[in-house]
Amino acid sequence: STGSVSASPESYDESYLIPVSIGGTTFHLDLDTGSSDLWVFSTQQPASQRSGHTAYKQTGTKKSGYTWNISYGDGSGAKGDVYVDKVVVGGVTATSQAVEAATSVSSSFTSDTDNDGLIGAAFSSINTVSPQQQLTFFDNVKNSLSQKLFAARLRYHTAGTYDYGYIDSSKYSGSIHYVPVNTANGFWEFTASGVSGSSIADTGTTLLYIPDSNVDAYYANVDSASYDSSQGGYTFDCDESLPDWTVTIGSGSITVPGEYINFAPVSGNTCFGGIQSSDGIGFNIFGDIFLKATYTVFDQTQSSPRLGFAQG
Ligand SMILES: O=C([C@@H]1CCCNC1)N1CCCCC1
Repeated sequence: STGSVSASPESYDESYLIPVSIGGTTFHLDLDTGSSDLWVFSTQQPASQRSGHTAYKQTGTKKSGYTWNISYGDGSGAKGDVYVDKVVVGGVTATSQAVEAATSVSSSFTSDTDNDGLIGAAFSSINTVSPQQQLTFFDNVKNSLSQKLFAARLRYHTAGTYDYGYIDSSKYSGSIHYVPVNTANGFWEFTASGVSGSSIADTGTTLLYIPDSNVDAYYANVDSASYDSSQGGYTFDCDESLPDWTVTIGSGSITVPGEYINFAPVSGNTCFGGIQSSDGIGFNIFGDIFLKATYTVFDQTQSSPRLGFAQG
């Protein structure tokens, strides 16, 4: 089988949401290649905590005694219990998917009423369900796909797609360049030339986080830029045009247009940069600011997983 689903950006491309059918109800979820739990708001939460969200009514079969509890690097989190239900994404069906129903979520999830939960697409080795880890949606369907891969085409300030089981050559230019993936930490982890340390491809992270030295070198070419500790990153005058940022990954190079690196206004005519420091995170994170310049293939067609990058 193959399928394709729209990925619609929230304001300022903060995140990209896809429609997912669970037990016949449509939820709008953040497809997150940086985590591995499929969780949704549920009627088990206090009504005040789920106001404005589509909530799961536990239509599936309960996995008695199973729980989950996830904490994200941005300090947000959620927890709950587990059901098995039918999940459909872009016409691709998992007949028995572990659906993690929330009993509690942190305030940043409650306040984002566009988002009804996450569908993780990192490796199942970091799924948080206890006492038995559960498989991601991709792991459940990959054997039924024409090709064991999915591909992200996120776009700047407009809807993109996730393709399942096939590569859409109309969505990129040039060729796709592949690099090996280290799965030891459960992420789509790779090495980018000229960017020290390990990097992960994370559709669930908004910005592009790279080492201080690379960040300082980039903003040295932005006259109005400075590090603003009160904002927690580099800011600049919203009217200043920004340089492109180019990186070599394997045998290919990807250019992020400067326009994409103006993330959002933070106060008056001051804007927050889309490139920020990864120091202290433990990885570089190639999030949406980078991914929206690419067609990225999350590929398990071979004995070892690999990532493919092409210019979008
Ligand atoms: O929790 C996260 C992100 C948060 C945003 C959504 N994606 C997962 N991390 C990033 C990757 C390294 C570990 C921490």
